[in-house]
Amino acid sequence: MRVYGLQEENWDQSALSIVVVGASGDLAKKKIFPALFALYYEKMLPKNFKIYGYARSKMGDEEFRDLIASSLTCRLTDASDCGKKMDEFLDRCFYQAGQYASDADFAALASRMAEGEAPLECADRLFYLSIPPNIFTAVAASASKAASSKCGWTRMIVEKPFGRDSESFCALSDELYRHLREDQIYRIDHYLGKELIENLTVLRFANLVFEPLWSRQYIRNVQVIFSENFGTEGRGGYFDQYGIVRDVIQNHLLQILALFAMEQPASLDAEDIRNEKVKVLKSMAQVRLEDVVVGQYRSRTTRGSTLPGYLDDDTVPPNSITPTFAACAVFVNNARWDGVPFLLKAGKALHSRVAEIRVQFRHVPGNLYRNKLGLDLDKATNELVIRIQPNEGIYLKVNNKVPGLGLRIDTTRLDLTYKSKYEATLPDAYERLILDCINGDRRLFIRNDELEVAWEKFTPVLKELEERGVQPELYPYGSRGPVGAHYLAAKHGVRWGDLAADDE
Ligand SMILES: NC(=O)C1=CN([C@@H]2O[C@H](COP(=O)(O)OP(=O)(O)OC[C@H]3O[C@@H](n4cnc5c(N)ncnc54)[C@H](OP(=O)(O)O)[C@@H]3O)[C@@H](O)[C@H]2O)C=CC1
Ligand SMILES: O=C1O[C@H](COP(=O)(O)O)[C@@H](O)[C@H](O)[C@H]1O
Repeated sequence: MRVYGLQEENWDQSALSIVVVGASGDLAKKKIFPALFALYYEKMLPKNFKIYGYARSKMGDEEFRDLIASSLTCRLTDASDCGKKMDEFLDRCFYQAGQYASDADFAALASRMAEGEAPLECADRLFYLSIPPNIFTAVAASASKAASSKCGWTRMIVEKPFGRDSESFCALSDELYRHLREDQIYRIDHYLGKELIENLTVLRFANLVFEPLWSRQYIRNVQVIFSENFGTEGRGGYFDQYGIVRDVIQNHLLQILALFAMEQPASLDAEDIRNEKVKVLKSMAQVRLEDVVVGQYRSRTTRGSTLPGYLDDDTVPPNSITPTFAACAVFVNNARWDGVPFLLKAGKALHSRVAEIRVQFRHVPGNLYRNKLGLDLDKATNELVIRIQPNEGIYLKVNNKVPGLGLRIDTTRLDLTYKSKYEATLPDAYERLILDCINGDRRLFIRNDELEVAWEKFTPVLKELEERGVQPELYPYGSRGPVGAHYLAAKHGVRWGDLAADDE
């Protein structure tokens, strides 16, 4: 495995062509090109790299460069040479218009790539499929047939959604396997590229203090929470076909759960880690309808301005009952986690933008300080919070004597806030994942069988929600979500940690 950026002596030996398919789209502009530029800036790309945008829209190289340039930023504040670096980067970007299902158009792209790769004959080729899912397989077919590398590797990063249920997932997967081998497919879940998620296994397995507590014996419940303070603005057409369970819970939050709950892998090898994730997902019970609450945001007028409801989005069908909020309780039926509720919650147009894991520990048995801790012991139990974003950090709520002559106890935090501890700017998830793909490191990409199990757990309840036409509970834009989520938590003896008065 070559490691670009880290072993500079390898830089001259091969060319790398990166093709962004769907280059005219939102994700490419917002995330992929900025990530590629950041990698270039940080000298993580090989010397002989070129980038090719591919989509149906007609434009020339210069127009394409202008399009990309508007979204490139200099992450580093002391980046005085950033403008120069941007120009150098843009000089390596080219655009090829073509149809997605056309072998001839991909062959034309391949000729262009060969020119860019010359005089080196051997080039690696990475295709990033940043396109709607209905054209994934057409692109995989044509690109692999007409534009694969002849003597280097060819890899494809495939974006979610990977189907919308078990059936469509299997069809997509079979179709991809007709054109690509598993080792060529990099299924991306960008949450796995986030700093705090990569740190989750370090926290668990490189510290003695956490792992012994990591089980039903000490943990009362685990909460994985995702909230956004904006609606589907601009993505309503896509979103309405999927809804929040498929968009966020079945993939991002379930992946976090798997990393959180898995057993220690035999090594840091990608297959060992993914084997453990699959095992824990297999131990999970199917999600039950009675353990799910769904909601949809409605408009809200505040201080004279109106925030639009989900149904006000022109791209959303009138009367849609697609959930923009969902909470569910899931259970991992193995020796470590038997009976511990894992609560997953995700919503759009809520009061804040946060993603975090909350681990609520059990009460201290026979607590000597019980009468000093107030009537509500739940509030005084230890809670470990892994804040994925924003303001990344880890903190542990502990009970502590308030300094002074009396004996007063309060709950305070052992706090590792990244921005106070580390100077470095955190890399964007897409930077890490694209670099890993170039390096052939598959640890943070999802294996086919992980998805197969993930869909098995969610497909029946998704079907039930749809077949019964379950009406989502309406919640106002910018609120804390439907009340039903509190009832669901209470049913499992849980209180949402993010909604506690002392935990803004
Ligand atoms: N945007 C985001 O924040 C996120 C997106 N994703 C996933 O990434 C992928 C790309 O997302 P995004 O950039 O938002 O998608 P877009 O809708 O912007 O589509 C990307 C490009 O694909 C082409 N395209 C769009 N619709 C069709 C169609 N029906 N048939 C053929 N071509 C079409 C267009 O290019 P042209 O017309 O020039 O060919 C478009 O510029 C999707 O799979 C999405 O689910 C995942 C996470 C977040
Ligand atoms: O995959 C998706 O993620 C984004 C949220 O990503 P983040 O990195 O900004 O937290 C979400 O808005 C989108 O609906 C979903 O498709």
